Amino acid sequence: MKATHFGAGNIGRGFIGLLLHQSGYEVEFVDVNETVIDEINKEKAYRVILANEEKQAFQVKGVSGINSGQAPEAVIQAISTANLVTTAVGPHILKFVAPLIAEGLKKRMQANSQPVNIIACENMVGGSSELKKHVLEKLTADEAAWVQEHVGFPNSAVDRIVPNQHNEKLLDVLVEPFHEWVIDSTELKGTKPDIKEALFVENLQAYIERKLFTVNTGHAATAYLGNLAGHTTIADTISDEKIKQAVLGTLEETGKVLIAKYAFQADEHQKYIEKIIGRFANPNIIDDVQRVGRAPLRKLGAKDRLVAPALEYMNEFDQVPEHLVNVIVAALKFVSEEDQESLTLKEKVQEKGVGPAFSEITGLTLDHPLVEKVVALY
Ligand SMILES: NC(=O)c1ccc[n+]([C@@H]2O[C@H](COP(=O)([O-])OP(=O)(O)OC[C@H]3O[C@@H](n4cnc5c(N)ncnc54)[C@H](O)[C@@H]3O)[C@@H](O)[C@H]2O)c1
Ligand SMILES: O=P(O)(O)OC[C@@H](O)[C@@H](O)[C@H](O)[C@H](O)CO
Repeated sequence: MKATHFGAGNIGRGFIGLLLHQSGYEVEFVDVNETVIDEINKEKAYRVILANEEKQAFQVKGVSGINSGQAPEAVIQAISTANLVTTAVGPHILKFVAPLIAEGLKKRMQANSQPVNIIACENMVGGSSELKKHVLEKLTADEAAWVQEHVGFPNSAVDRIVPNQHNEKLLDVLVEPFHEWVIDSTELKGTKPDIKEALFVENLQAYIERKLFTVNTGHAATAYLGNLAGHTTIADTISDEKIKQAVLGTLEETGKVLIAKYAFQADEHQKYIEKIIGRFANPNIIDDVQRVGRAPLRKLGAKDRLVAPALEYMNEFDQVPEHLVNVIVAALKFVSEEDQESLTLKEKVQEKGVGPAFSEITGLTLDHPLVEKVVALY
């Protein structure tokens, strides 16, 4: 079995590549990073090391790489024969990988009628659906009809903290021990892919929202509040009791939304929150607030981890969620010289003022109560 995976970065190598290898797939990584692809083709293997006391290591063997910038034909060929296609490139990159995937499916249509599933493993609701939309835009009506019949785009939720890497060997990846990969079984085509430890569910929306609005909202809150307070890592920030209480307050607000929407048990959800706070505190991981806070324009989007639960909270409880507003304000103040989105955000706020900037980013009107509250606190 062969899997073609787009994005040989932290989660690509440290989670998806590992699980696919352990499930018997030969993994072919596609990336635009020449150094990483060259190293994959030279070493043909790498290690995933667990960030715990034991530092247990797993070998991922038999891997290969394709530089999509230099060898697009090889990517098209790979997709035409793959048994599974996955991505972990970042939500905004999906539209850039879609044209090659579309070309690969066109080639597949000529010679291979085996159904295939394409799974986007990104931190967003509906990642595979969005990728599908971009792919279909590149096809004629006949090609699109073939894809609708033979290609599944099941959405998924992936959870494993993989920080930026500082290992001796370029390809090695240090990852937290916890991991969860949940896949929407209702959108699969053909036989269910054999992926060890992946959970196939019919109610993915509940899983993805629980993950995004708890792990990622909590992570973003820790990063933005930590950054404002002068902390550099997530573990340091969460050991600051005042910030920990603010993060817990934020997760109480998103928890109320999730419990109301999906009827989760309140005590079970509380345990889920506590486990996540424990993951943030892992002393064996150095995770920069700069990584976790990256791309603040995306994270402030109306469907993302801060504004989406804030709006749902207001709809459900007719009140402004004070903790979420506080985190949104901290996000609006996030600046990192290495993060282009944060520099654009800074410029936007300076040029237009915080209200118009936030309104433009979220699509909310200037007189929306959330915008007014954010402006007042800012
Ligand atoms: N790191 C984590 O803890 C984590 C956990 C769960 C989900 N995610 C999600 O996984 C995705 C990737 O995150 P990451 O942390 O691995 O980031 P990363 O930057 O480490 O990896 C992204 C990779 O995609 C590659 N890439 C960029 N443009 C490309 C293109 N056009 N074609 C092919 N490859 C391209 C980059 O070169 C890089 O190697 C994001 O959506 C993120 O939200 C990350
Ligand atoms: O990847 P992002 O930028 O959407 O979010 C940053 C982190 O919160 C994220 O990468 C987490 O580490 C991950 O989602 C844990 O499963």
